[in-house]
Amino acid sequence: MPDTPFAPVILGNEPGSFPHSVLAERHPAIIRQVRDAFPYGPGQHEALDELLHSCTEGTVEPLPAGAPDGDRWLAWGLAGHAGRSWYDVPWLWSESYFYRRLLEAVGWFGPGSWQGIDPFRPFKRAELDASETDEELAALDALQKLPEEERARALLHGSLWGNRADLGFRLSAEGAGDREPAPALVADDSETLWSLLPPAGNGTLVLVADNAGRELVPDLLLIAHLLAEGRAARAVLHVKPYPYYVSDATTADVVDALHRLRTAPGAAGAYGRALWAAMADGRLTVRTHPFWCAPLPYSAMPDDLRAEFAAATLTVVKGDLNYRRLVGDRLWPPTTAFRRTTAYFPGPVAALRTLKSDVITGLSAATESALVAAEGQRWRTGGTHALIQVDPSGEQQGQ
Ligand SMILES: O=P(O)(O)OC[C@@]1(O)O[C@H](CO)[C@@H](O)[C@@H]1O
Repeated sequence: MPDTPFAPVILGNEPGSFPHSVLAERHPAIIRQVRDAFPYGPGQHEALDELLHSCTEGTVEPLPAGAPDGDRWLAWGLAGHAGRSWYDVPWLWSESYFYRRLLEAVGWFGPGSWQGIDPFRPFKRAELDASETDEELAALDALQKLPEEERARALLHGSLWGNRADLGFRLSAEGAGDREPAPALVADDSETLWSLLPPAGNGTLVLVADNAGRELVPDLLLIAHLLAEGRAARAVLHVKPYPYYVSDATTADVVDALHRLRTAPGAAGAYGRALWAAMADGRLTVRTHPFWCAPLPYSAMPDDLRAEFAAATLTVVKGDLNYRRLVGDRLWPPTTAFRRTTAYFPGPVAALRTLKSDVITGLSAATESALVAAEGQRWRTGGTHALIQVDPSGEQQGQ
């Protein structure tokens, strides 16, 4: 990520900034929570102590010799960052590497009996099993009486605001889950989004998921609706290859969410059964890719993903981190055109995101001034505002 004077890459080295607080406070809190949630042995405790020291006071260290993804991390910039403070390398890079090292500390990569044990699973499960999830699912019954367009809109907004369900965010934003969201979107290209997914279309929707539980459930409901109404003939759901940013969805989380839906009463159960059938006949596919946990912007995506997005009717990327990677993790002037930052993307792309970090593009000058007048800069990170932005054009000539 080379720096440009126009939009500097975000680092975590400015005390008082949001990125700094994530490195200095959120990461240690995550280590504490994971440590408390499992009966780990002395080797894991020692590795967690070492990680805590390294990420707060030490430097980025290389991966152990023989790490299965060692070459991949070298290609992703590890050699250039090793030996430097975690605060002085791009923030996106530090965060991704933190989750990679945390999984290693608890034995996720094996070999051994802790291989594949998700350290965030208790938190994700608790959310999926919460009574709030029952209430959200019960609300689907009333939706069935509405005309299709209204149902589609409600489910799109359910998926969008589901992005507030981010467990990592709640760790460092006290009371964030209870704060009322601001209803008006700071940018709303939903008409363009619907024009790309007309009823009786024959397209492929790709949805790049973000969080499990109370975000993934409404994502799945949206997919179920689009398939049932013929707005998409096929859907591909991309999830993370390993646990990441606390609540990011993996295939195991998709299975949990589908079980939860299928066994729910009323309309939710019907959606669940329809999704189950769509998995069986191939209209809904779950995929993953190592690049989803890469510390890089999407402009650096590999050719196989590029080809998949080029062939899709629409790719929807969910959440704050995906937004940062889509537009580049930079301090853009907020009125920078969204399409300017996504011109490299190989097909039509939409971002559904609640605002939980400093990165923002595509605001009108009037919207930016109104937000600043009301909240200073808090609107960028508070998780109470949301946007739907669409670039329908696909890769532009000369990019
Ligand atoms: O991608 P999500 O789940 O919407 O949000 C991820 C997040 O909580 O984590 C990052 C900071 O650690 C920020 O991008 C954001 O605050």
